[in-house]
Amino acid sequence: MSDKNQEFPIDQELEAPLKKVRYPGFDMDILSMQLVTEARLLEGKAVIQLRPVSAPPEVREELENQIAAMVREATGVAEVEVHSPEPPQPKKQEEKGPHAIDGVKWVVPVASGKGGVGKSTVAVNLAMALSSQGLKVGILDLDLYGPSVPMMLGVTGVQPDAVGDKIAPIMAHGLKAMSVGFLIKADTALIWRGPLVMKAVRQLLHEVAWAPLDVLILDLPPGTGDVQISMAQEVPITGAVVVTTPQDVALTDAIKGVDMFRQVNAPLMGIVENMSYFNCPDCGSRHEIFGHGSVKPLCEKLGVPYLGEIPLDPTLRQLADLGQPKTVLESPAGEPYRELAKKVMAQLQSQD
Ligand SMILES: Nc1ncnc2c1ncn2[C@@H]1O[C@H](COP(=O)(O)OP(=O)(O)OP(=O)(O)O)[C@@H](O)[C@H]1O
Repeated sequence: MSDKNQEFPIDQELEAPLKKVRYPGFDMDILSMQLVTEARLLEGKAVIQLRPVSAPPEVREELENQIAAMVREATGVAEVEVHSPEPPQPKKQEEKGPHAIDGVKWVVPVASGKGGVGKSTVAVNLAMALSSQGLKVGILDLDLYGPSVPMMLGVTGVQPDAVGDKIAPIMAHGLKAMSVGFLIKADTALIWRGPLVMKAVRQLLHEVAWAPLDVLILDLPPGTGDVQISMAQEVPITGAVVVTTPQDVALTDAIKGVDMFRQVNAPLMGIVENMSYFNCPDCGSRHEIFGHGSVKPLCEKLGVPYLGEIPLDPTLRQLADLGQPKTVLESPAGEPYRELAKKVMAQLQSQD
């Protein structure tokens, strides 16, 4: 048995083939995702146990087939048993598997296939706009690798207190906020290994005193990786918002993002086109820098709601850097976010 996997017993001969298997729709292999909880070779038979993950039956089957094929090819064993259990029903408060966060009604992740497309900006301004409509809103920065929510909310250098056995979120502009950025020193580069990612995601979701909240917005890291799968394992998702720019390359990544949510059975609220166009304040003309308007047809093709467009607006960047989301919301630059919030709110309320 490998020393590296003391938490999850995995026979050494099975490590290499399991490392080759990627979860459908994700960039990572199932070992790095900590999806395999046990893998044994016993008397000519391989038995692989997976963690419960919410997934459509066809994805579960595809994963089981991939694992069996890789293990057979690498070890020559004829019999491979793969156990991939269904997660428990979300309403039951279980220790493992997705379960609702105490006192939180809706969970809305904001995701992007690619970095730098404005996902955190959308997450923060959407949270502000929903809060201005009277909802109790929280924002959780799950971008463990580059937390930017503290800066965007203008609350860097603060440290959360404890309340009972939970961490108290930081109050900022009427939002309850939590970020790894509050828990580690600025400029500390953290290297997140698989098990730590899962633990951090679980703690940030379930061990923060969020209640009572109508909606918790999650700012995810870009791409499809371990934070995303950990989130899907820990909490039932109400509906995800995918942010993209209209460029071809960003669109390809957005499709991957949409696919990822489908693979973990998470509903999608739709796609937002960010940095859609630029209204030049000097010449008054409109510039479509990244080729405006390609997201709407993409949504139609994918059968996903189109959530609107947000122009490239330099005041947005300046105010985000200064941590002044309230000023954004109350200015003309806040209009697209107010519109987005209306669409998101309509979808949330339709779930009641
Ligand atoms: N519509 C916009 N107009 C002008 N600037 C914008 C707009 N949206 C985002 N920005 C700016 O673009 C930069 C990247 O935005 P943001 O950090 O939100 O992206 P991201 O997708 O979360 O990036 P990453 O996840 O890679 O950190 C920031 O400086 C932000 O202020």
